[in-house]
Amino acid sequence: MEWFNHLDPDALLAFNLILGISMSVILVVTRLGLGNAAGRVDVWLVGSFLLLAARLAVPLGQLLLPVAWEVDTSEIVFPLVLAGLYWQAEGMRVLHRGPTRLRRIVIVSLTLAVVAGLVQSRIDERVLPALLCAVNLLLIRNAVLLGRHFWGGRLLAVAASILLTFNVLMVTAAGHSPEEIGRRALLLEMVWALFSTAGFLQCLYQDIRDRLAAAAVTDALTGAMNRTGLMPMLRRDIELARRDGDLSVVLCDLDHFKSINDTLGHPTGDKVLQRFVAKAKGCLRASDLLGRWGGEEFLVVLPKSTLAEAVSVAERVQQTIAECEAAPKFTFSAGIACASEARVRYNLEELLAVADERLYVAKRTRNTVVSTDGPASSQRESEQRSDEPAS
Ligand SMILES: Nc1nc2c(ncn2[C@@H]2O[C@H](COP(=O)(O)OP(=O)(O)OP(=O)(O)O)[C@@H](O)[C@H]2O)c(=O)[nH]1
Repeated sequence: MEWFNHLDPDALLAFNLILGISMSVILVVTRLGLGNAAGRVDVWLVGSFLLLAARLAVPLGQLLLPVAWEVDTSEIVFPLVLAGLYWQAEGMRVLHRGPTRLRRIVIVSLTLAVVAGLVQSRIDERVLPALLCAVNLLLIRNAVLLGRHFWGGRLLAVAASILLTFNVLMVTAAGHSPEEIGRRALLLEMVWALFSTAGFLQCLYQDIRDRLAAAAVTDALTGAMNRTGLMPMLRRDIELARRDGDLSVVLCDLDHFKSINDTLGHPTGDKVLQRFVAKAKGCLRASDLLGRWGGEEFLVVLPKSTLAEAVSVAERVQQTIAECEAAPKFTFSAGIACASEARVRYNLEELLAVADERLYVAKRTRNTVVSTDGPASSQRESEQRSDEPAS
């Protein structure tokens, strides 16, 4: 490490500043580009600015403050570093758990900074590194939690562990000159600025990508899959059914839905759609799929299910909805088709066409389930079979 002791401290400081400023600029540009999702970066960004302020405190103090004032700006470096690292630890939490209470972060970071300011070189020189170690542990914990989903989190955990190792050495090792410790701290800050920004941005981008991918296949109103999400899974399930088993689909259409909208308003109509999805999901197995086919139409995919089993699932959903006390009351009709039927023969288009045909028949009477062809094909005629709108 002989080379290390010969590094020019001013050059090291200049590199450190350039790196800190560059990383902050990258984060600000990223934030500006995020639009609505910008809140996910803000807590981390505050942390980065506090760390940047810590880097700038001494050189700016020397540059701007008159010598006669005799203000030692190095006194605020540790409080700023502590507060900055704490905000960054919380920034990781925001990324993995969503919005958090800002008031708590402000109070804790202020307390940390004030304590650091007070104990600085007055009580015991080991108190500050010990405080840093505590914040470091929080950084590592949150980075490990992020690391379960994103590799950037693992990078953050490694960088935070390097920081921790250095701080532990500061607590335990004696005999290092302040210059030597200062140089190591500068080098370490550069490592942290580089790897923590890279790790955080990787987590952020992957998180946004995952959310966009999920949103593209999810119906925003009901949380059920949309047609785009359902089709590839249905295709996969039909291929599986061709090899080892059966598969049925239930195409459901809410009855008199337009009149619910017209008489009770669109928000009530929306609630009915949400209630249908919640009730139907409660009647399905984990391997079954439920998707919004469009408007007030939903498709239920039942792997390893025969026509008879699909009929009983559809009737169970009808019964569950009928027993629900919440207003407004509503019903639905369903057309059912099975992949192994002679007319279908594991053909996706045929399967959907047959289910649609049977739904059309069911809609003649409403609140009905149809699973076979023929003129009088309704299996279960509803007690509430009127053409009256739901109320
Ligand atoms: N509230 C709400 N309404 C929707 C949504 N999507 C489609 N609709 C409405 O659903 C209604 C569907 O009307 P129709 O196709 O006539 O169906 P219906 O009134 O149920 O008639 P039947 O199917 O014959 O019983 C239309 O008025 C659409 O505006 C939605 O997301 N929310």
